[in-house]
Amino acid sequence: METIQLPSSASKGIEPVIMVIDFFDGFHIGHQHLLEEVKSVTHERERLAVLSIERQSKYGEALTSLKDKEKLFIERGVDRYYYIEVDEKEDMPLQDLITKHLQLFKIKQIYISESFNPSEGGEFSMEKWGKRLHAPIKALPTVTLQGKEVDSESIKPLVKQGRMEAVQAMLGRPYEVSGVVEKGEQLGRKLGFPTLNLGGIDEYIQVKPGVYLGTVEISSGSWYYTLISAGYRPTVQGDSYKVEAYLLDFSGDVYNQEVTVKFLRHLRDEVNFDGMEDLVDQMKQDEHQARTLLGL
Ligand SMILES: Cc1cc2nc3c(=O)[nH]c(=O)nc-3n(C[C@H](O)[C@H](O)[C@H](O)COP(=O)(O)O)c2cc1C
Ligand SMILES: Nc1ncnc2c1ncn2[C@@H]1O[C@H](COP(=O)(O)OP(=O)(O)O)[C@@H](O)[C@H]1O
Repeated sequence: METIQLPSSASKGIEPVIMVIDFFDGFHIGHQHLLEEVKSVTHERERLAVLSIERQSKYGEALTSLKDKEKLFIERGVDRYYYIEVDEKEDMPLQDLITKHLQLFKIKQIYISESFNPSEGGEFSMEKWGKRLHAPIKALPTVTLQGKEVDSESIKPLVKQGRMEAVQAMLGRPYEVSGVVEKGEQLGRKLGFPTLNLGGIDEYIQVKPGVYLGTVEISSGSWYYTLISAGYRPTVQGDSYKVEAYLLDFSGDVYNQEVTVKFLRHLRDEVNFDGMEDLVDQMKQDEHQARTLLGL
């Protein structure tokens, strides 16, 4: 799969494509269903492309990073991942912006979700837009869970509330963040709980501060159960939001490695303990609870 930021000269003169347009934030079960439906009617000789609108103003609000989307699109057999970055300084309406970028393409068919409105709430005629783009547009029905439409904006508050089971139901997979392991104050090992610190995760929405049960992929295909601490670490006068992971039954140096942390379940809220002894006692209880839940 090729990833191409628009505008790009690579977009000129390519063969006819089937194009799916969306924000694709979270790549939830609605997005997955949309791509599956489109794939099922796409011939082998046709190129399947997605055009994803990346809202730069939403930094710290993303469910999935650009890299995550790349991985997920590859898994779904997408041939090209085009994206447009839109920030708060952009004053061109979204519909015009997309039209401007797509005018260079030979598009056979465009697919969107019924809930996708490029006029951002304003009046939107699919037929008129299709004429401007010289391509037919088809809107496919949205996916529902408990009768409610699944969309990124309803997943985000659940992440902020630590409701990881509900998040997982809507994403069709656990919520995950990927980053690079950074050096911290090296206190964890002294407490008997070394924790890898995830760096480069500012783009993601912050999960509710607390302790979670999860998994970590250390290297391709090698997974560990983990206790995740997400939050401000008030007991040690932490100054910023961090995501750290204490891996069960693991030892080794993973500094500077890229790792993916998956959140399975919220175990408890973050506590401001009076001292390190109370913190360590609680971490031991957290580990015991995790092992009991996992049958380890
Ligand atoms: C299972 C677990 C639970 C934790 N719970 C809390 C907590 O409730 N409050 C808190 O301030 N820090 C908590 N922490 C974060 C620790 O304070 C932090 O891991 C420790 O200070 C080591 O930091 P370092 O890895 O940067 O050296 C927790 C960490 C783990 C692994
Ligand atoms: N079970 C484990 N879980 C997490 N990290 C571990 C584990 N065993 C060894 N490590 C290593 O130790 C580091 C964390 O130790 P820690 O004392 O908390 O230092 P830091 O403050 O730099 O994160 C990790 O980055 C990793 O390289």
